[in-house]
Amino acid sequence: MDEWEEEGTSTTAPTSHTSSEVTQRGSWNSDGGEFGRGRGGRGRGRRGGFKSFSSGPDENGNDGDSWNNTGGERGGFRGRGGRGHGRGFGRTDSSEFDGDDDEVCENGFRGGSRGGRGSRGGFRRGGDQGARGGFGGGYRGRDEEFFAQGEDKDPEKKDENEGERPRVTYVPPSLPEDEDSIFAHYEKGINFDKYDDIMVDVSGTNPPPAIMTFEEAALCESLRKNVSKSGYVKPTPVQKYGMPIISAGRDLMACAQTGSGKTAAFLLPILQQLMADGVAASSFSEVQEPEAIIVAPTRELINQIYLEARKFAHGTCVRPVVVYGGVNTGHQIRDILRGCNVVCGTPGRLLDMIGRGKVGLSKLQYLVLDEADRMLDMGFEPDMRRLVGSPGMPSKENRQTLMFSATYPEDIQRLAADFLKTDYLFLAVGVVGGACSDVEQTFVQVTKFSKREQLLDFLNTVGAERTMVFVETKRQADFIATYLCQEKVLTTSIHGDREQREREQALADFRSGKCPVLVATSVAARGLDIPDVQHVVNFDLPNNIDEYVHRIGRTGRCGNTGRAVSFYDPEADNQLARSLVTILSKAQQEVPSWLEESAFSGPGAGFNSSRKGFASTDSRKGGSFPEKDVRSQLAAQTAVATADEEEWE
Ligand SMILES: Nc1ncnc2c1ncn2[C@@H]1O[C@H](COP(=O)(O)OP(=O)(O)OP(=O)(O)O)[C@@H](O)[C@H]1O
Repeated sequence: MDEWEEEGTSTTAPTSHTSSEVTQRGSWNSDGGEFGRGRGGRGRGRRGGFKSFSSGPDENGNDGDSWNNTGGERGGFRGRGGRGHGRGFGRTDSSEFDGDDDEVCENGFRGGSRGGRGSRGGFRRGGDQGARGGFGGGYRGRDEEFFAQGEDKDPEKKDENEGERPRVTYVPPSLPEDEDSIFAHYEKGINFDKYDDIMVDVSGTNPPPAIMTFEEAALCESLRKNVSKSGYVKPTPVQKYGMPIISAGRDLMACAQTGSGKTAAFLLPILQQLMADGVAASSFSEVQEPEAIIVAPTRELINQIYLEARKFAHGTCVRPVVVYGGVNTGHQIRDILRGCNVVCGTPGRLLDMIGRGKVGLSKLQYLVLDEADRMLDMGFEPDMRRLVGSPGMPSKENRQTLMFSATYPEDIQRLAADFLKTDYLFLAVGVVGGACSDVEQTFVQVTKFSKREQLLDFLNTVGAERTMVFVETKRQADFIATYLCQEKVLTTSIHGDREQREREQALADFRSGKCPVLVATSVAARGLDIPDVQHVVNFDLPNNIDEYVHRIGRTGRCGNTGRAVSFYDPEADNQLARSLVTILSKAQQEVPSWLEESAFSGPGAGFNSSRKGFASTDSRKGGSFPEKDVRSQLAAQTAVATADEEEWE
């Protein structure tokens, strides 16, 4: 057995929320109200409650992934107390991101000694599973969260990297191989052609001309067929401009609104080049040397990117592979060793694979940072520096570095320049950091005590339409999901304290419509491309405007329209008011007068400590950078983050 081989894959059955019977909900708010659309009574599932589930092993030897939908009333939220290892405060708002959850753990200060919330107890319905603990732990970051304290007695969580850490045994189910599944896609929406009206700005020297059609991209036959099978007829602006830039060998920082096709904008030219070069994955080497590495901040997002890469590479010799935390390392190593040309990874697990000598960097041509601003903020920047400083990594002059996001605060742009060649091109499709114009944004003034009822009213109104509900903390996610289940709303949840199998199951249930409501923390804010998400609800507004832009971008994708409803609690959200007004105005949407007042009146109104500065365009155009050095700015932000934590304590 190799040093990374792990024995056994047995796991204990995790707990989750789900529901079983479907029943008609009463019609609510048919007279209008805040959300009234006269559509009450659309029917929603009835069962809810949390239950255990267990079943026989699946084909990968995992047990318990099929959800035993019995006894909806058993309820009882297991809580997740006692899990923590004192994960510390090394990141501002990244506890929901996946750089290191169970991966390398050099970030931040492990073994944080805070905690202190353990006695708050959990939300229980007195069910038979409630006894496990409620919510232990203390708040550990600006966005998030409590971290559980105390012991972790669960042997399944022994990690392969650290003696005392949980071992990860989860192996995701095998992917379907049939073309219908591989190329499944949703239809582009009525506003797809309006993408052409968005202003595009390319800055930097000698940009290559844009292409207008996929034919002009001169894709090789297999790739062209795969693009067509994916339902792509015409490139989106970020593809029209981005693809030739990448094909010309230029470094790129690209900004385009959520849901406008950034993934294909980087995948297609990379795959085209690899196919043209005739690369082929070989399983004969103990160290695999990929030509491209793609990193993204969350496991679900990197998996989605991998699926896109796999789709476009289908039937060719180019082999993409994915590595991310929460999955058995041995399983992923075996997959890598089957040969890989494109490695998609979350930073921690990727660095782990490089550290173990399974992934070598000497042939690397492309390094892609998706959600680049997130990958370079305080949370992931050290990992990114470690990645580019890894042995064998070609210098920035000798690789092509590509960055994509819908948001680029100025300070991050400045930092990004460290990773890019000096003559990189900056591509801005529309307003840098702007919200997707296909999302109708509305705001409802609430008090923190009225939010739950408002949410329930809203969900009753929209019936079975797929809705993502964003909350600020993992604890809140559990609490709201439990509440909705008790109210017979078919709900599932995703957050960083759920097991990976639970996270994937939750997404699958949401995607399939089995659970039309997904309660999520920031872990699901970026990148996820889920069909038919009609509504995003900001139950808690985020403390950062970029996060708001990404969250509401889970709807209104690919030319489809969507709606975002945000609960605005003047007591808590005032610091965001000014940024919200800016976002709304730039998206040409109505600004409620009360929001405007809130933004521009009152002591300290609109002051937004966490906003890192709107970049109206390529920061190299100058003028708007703060005077001080980026590093001291980041240090100042750290201080703000720390202060935030302390307030929460
Ligand atoms: N040219 C195209 N024609 C039709 N559909 C497309 C095209 N380009 C992308 N899509 C589809 O549009 C959807 C959104 O694309 P993608 O996820 O790449 O958006 P994004 O810009 O990366 O969004 P985000 O900022 O949220 O990460 C996907 O389902 C994708 O398959």
